[in-house]
Amino acid sequence: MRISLLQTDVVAGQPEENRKRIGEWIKRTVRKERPDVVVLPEMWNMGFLFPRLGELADRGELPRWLSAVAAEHGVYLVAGSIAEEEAGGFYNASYMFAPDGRRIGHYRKIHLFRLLKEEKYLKPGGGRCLFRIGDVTAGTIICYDLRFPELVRSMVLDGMQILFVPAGWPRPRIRHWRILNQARAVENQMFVVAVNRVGEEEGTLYGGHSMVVDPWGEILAEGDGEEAVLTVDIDPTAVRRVRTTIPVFEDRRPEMYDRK
Ligand SMILES: O=C(O)CCC(=O)C(=O)O
Repeated sequence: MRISLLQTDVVAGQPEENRKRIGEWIKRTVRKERPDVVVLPEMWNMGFLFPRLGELADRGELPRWLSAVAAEHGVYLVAGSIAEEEAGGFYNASYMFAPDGRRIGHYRKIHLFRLLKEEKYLKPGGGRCLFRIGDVTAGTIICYDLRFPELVRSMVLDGMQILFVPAGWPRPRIRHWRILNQARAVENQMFVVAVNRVGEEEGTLYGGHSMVVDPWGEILAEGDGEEAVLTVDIDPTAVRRVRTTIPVFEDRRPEMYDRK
């Protein structure tokens, strides 16, 4: 499975401009790299200008456009996240599409990031998101969700073999980002495909270092702090091999530590 990660900047407050840019990035990437899956970063339609959500959030147009883009290029699209409005509420939301344009997933960020005051402007999502890429089970979380191993473990227990993590993770905490992506991959013996934006917005620098980590914890590719496309071929059967070598999932003793 060939995956391309689009580590892009975002033009704050310019949804039309971002849509044009992302459309071009996808077209160029598909032509050059021939990926099966294309992955985008967090809140790529408007950045983090939460006070302007009423004016800038999407109202159903972008999922239609993304579906058409997936179908036009014949790729799976893990479309990072966008700000969307529904019934007067705003969400940090991710969409997944199959190569025929079918919507195969929709996720709204569960853990809102208080350091950015997300909880003042957004509503949290009410469910997890697992979807299929061919015969592989994948799942998506968004950015800060990465700090919650319980969420990821519960998805793995439901079959997840590849975790996608679109993010807008600031540069000062990029050490956490690198550690957490590797930890989630090693402890769950699965692939982590993590795409972080770059650039500066309102004085915050976003750190890039998008990465693909395999089930043994090897970093198969890693970006730096600049815009870039990372393309990686992964072999999903590695999940089974690693789980046979160290049978963590057979050795779990949830009765000793599971709690509400
Ligand atoms: O957890 C972090 O340090 C970064 C999280 C974040 O920036 C976000 O969820 O938007």
